[in-house]
Amino acid sequence: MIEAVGLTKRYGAKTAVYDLSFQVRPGAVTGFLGPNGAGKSTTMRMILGLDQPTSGQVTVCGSPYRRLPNAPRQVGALLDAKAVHGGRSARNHLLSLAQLSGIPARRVDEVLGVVGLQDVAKRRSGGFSLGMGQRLGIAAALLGDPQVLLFDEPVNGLDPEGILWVRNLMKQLASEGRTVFVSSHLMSEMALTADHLIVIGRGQLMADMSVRDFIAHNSAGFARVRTPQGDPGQREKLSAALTGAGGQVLPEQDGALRVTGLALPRISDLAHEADIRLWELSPHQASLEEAYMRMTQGAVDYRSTDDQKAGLQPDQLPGGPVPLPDVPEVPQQGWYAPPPPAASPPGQPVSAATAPEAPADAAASRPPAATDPTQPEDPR
Ligand SMILES: Nc1ncnc2c1ncn2[C@@H]1O[C@H](COP(=O)(O)OP(=O)(O)OP(=O)(O)O)[C@@H](O)[C@H]1O
Repeated sequence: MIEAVGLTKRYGAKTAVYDLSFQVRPGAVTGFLGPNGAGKSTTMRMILGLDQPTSGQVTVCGSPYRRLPNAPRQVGALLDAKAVHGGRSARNHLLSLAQLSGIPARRVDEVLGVVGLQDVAKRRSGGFSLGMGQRLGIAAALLGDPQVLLFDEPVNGLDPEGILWVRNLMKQLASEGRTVFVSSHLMSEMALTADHLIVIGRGQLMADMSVRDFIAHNSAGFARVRTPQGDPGQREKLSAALTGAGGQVLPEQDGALRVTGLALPRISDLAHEADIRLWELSPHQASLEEAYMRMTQGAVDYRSTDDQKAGLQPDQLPGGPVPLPDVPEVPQQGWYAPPPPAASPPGQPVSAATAPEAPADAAASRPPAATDPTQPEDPR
């Protein structure tokens, strides 16, 4: 069990972690999520006694890490896979760690086998790929057969087979009754791996709940509805009818509307009553990734801006604009298959009266609409 109470860390004027309280329980994989700079690594370093809290405290198995008797046998961690003496072989690196903690040498060969590095055990770790380095870091974490394990971005650099292996390893460790605390940016991976989530933003707790509850609390189901492509008037008319009936309507990047607050049959009836043809009406549930993005969008420190390519656009270069090739119209073939919800984040409201508020900076981070090969018509 890991327990943080009022954990706060300041670096000069920067508050990296503020008043964080949570428990990480044994027998489950707990995912630790947050945007870049949210304070995940700082929190993990404080759990491991590598950083002193400015105030508050964090304990592992009831004691601060530094007061744990033979801590490496109780807690294993992968924080920075690159923090290895590159001139040493993988086996010698693990042997030196084992000797420091009174762990028998045969355990080194066991963990090398567990992480699949037995064939390269004698190679200098400085020549390892990112994925091999991650495996070596995981081997070091497993060395003392600890009850509590912390992994900071363990799948970073791993190939699909490696990601699957880490997923199964985390689950197995938890099923053995261990406490497994793992940070990741890969929401889809966390949805498959974690039982419980702790989400932080700008150093503060945003959610502490099961994955299932997280999705249910943060992502209402919604409908996607699409009117004929070449007739924006129909779309506006439908939007007004749905809003008038109490629905919330947001336009999506591909021209469809995202509707919440109305059941699908009601949307269909309203469209029929307004004499509007529909090309799509489909139910959706937001993914963990979308629920997470929705929750943390106000706590993101680093946002990209559109690349203006100043001075590089064809009409800014000598010779003038390059004409676009003609694209023939493609008639609709059967039923339109929508992209998954994650591919189409909510956009700006149709009008101020029809949609909930969007953060002022949301538009700045939105990429320009991509060409959708599934579009039935091309407006060009
Ligand atoms: N030693 C330090 N000195 C000053 N500021 C620091 C220090 N360590 C972290 N910070 C700042 O504290 C904040 C939290 O950083 P931290 O590395 O914990 O975030 P993170 O959630 O792990 O980010 P990422 O997902 O990018 O790894 C950041 O603004 C970071 O710049």
